[in-house]
Amino acid sequence: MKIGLVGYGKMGKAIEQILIERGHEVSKIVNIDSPSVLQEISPENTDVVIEFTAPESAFNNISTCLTNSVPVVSGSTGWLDQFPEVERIVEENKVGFFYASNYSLGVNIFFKLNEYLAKLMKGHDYNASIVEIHHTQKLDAPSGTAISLAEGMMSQMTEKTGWVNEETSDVSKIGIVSERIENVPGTHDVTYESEVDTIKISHVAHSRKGFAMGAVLAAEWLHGKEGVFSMNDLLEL
Ligand SMILES: NC(=O)C1=CN([C@@H]2O[C@H](COP(=O)(O)OP(=O)(O)OC[C@H]3O[C@@H](n4cnc5c(N)ncnc54)[C@H](OP(=O)(O)O)[C@@H]3O)[C@@H](O)[C@H]2O)C=CC1
Ligand SMILES: O=C(O)C1=N[C@H](C(=O)O)C[C@H](O)C1
Repeated sequence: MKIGLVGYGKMGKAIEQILIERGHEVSKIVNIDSPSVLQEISPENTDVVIEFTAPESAFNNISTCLTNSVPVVSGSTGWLDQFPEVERIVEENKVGFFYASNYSLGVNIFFKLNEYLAKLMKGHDYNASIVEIHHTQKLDAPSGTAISLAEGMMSQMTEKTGWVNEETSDVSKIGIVSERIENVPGTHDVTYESEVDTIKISHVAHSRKGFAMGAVLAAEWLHGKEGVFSMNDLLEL
């Protein structure tokens, strides 16, 4: 397939390596210093765009490609307040859009484990919290994955009415603590704490390879489809 890369940082480069290994052609590369290339991307030269940039640029990148009828796989975090507008653009242009806060298979298994554990914990007297640890260049907090974990917990535990990006003793809220440490690709812990014990589940990414592979699989899967899709559509978990 002919795949365009929008964002050529840590993820863009990891994705390029997987694309080459899997025999794809990188049709266009758009980075912050070459924004005009974005307008050159069209269905004639590109089958699918993979977009990993930054919270403030993701929506413009995604909407530009979709409006030009080019399907998009996006992994950028920190922009999801604009997701409904993307859904509208997808509908209007009859094009494909794939989004995941985390593309790794392991994290998507972890999401299911998290929901199952939350279902068991419903109604019991435990304080629920999340710790996410990432590299110091990360622009957004909390991580998109931590927000997805909190949403998964809230979907099972009606007593949890929201999350806050700090430690909290308010048992109706999930406290998400964000730590930034040099070179950490992504660690997420979900903890339930009572006076008598602690239950904890963790996912530790060893590199960016799992995220990159998932994004490439999503691009291969999205080709030729119309609508808004997520990892639940791609993976049979
Ligand atoms: N869903 C998932 O599985 C994962 C998601 N992510 C998310 O992906 C995003 C990118 O992560 P990462 O690659 O580590 O970040 P990097 O900062 O390493 O890379 C982002 C790249 O995008 C470039 N960029 C910024 N604005 C624009 C723009 N308007 N047009 C084109 N390029 C632009 C940056 O340029 P410059 O450096 O010059 O600013 C940089 O090269 C983040 O939001 C992160 O949270 C990351 C890993 C996995
Ligand atoms: O910025 C990162 O690096 C990552 N971002 C995603 C997130 O915000 O959850 C996914 C992964 O944790 C790495």
